[in-house]
Amino acid sequence: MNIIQVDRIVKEYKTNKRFHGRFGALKTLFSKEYERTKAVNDITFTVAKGESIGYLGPNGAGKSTMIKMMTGILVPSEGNLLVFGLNPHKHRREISKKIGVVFGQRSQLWWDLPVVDSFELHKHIYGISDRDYLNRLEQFTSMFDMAEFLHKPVRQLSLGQRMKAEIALALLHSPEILFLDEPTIGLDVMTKHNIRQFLRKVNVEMNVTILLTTHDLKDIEEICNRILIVNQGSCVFDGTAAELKKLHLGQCSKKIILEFNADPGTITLPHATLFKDEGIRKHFELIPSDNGEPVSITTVLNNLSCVNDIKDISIEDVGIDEVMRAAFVNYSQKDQK
Ligand SMILES: Nc1ncnc2c1ncn2[C@@H]1O[C@H](COP(=O)(O)OP(=O)(O)OP(=O)(O)O)[C@@H](O)[C@H]1O
Repeated sequence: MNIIQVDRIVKEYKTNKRFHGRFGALKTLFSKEYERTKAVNDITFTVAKGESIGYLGPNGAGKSTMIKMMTGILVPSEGNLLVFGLNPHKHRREISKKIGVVFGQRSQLWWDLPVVDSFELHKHIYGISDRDYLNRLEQFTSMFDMAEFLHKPVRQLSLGQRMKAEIALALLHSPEILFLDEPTIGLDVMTKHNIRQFLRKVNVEMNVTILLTTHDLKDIEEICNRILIVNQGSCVFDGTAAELKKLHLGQCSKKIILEFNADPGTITLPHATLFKDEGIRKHFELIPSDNGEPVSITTVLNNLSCVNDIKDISIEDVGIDEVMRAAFVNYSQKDQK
């Protein structure tokens, strides 16, 4: 069952034209000239209950704008957008009971109050029963190790503690969809890991549909089972990480990193392409053989005898970072044509 339907959505921002130079500020203030930015351009997709979707794209691709439209904060300029069959802007009140929203760069907690006071306020606004509230508070406190900061004012929390509290708050009323805009931005490795594990549980065990934007591809690997990529406002990919990998890197699934004592200059390796050259460290991706099958590592290692002065060799799986890099290169090349 589709709980979100995004059909040919366009969002255009209209801003006052800015003038520079002498009296530029005054001219900007009184001018009636406008500039238009198409942040979202003809995007269509649906989301089914229980999915966990990574909404990706370069800076300025229109990700936050899309989240703001789906949560009813912004109104689309064109197209049809339904969340639980309702227009999210017109029915913000009904929709807000079924969704939770976390903006990595903006807080929904009361800055000067202890965390638990924001939770209490949320309980009253959303009409959560005492029993449900206490159960969920206990569950999130233990899952997120929140006991040590539950009674501290929000302004005294670390970024990681605040983000945990933000996510717990967004889930207190037991929403069916959780929207997260860059939830792991600026967090340390352990906190990121903790938050990803928590979100995975929320998706799998609590059956909460997740749609998140991120620039950290580990979030995608650990939380999401579907990827949507937007570029310059348009959707350019909708599928799984494995499909994205196949589309942009073929069957290739391994990379070889050769480390040298001194930079050997340009080197070629049979059955592999150089994708990153750091001088003394060269990164290769394996090219599939003619029948499309991946070349065996042994074949590649046998060919290394033609390369001298190797200090170290490592063989790694191609990660989502390489896949995305290849995808973005391909999409930007298509744009230039
Ligand atoms: N309130 C606004 N008024 C005018 N233009 C805006 C406004 N908000 C966003 N934009 C523009 O719309 C485009 C898309 O912005 P948006 O914030 O949705 O992108 P994003 O993909 O979330 O970017 P990032 O990854 O940097 O957060 C950008 O060109 C941005 O400058």
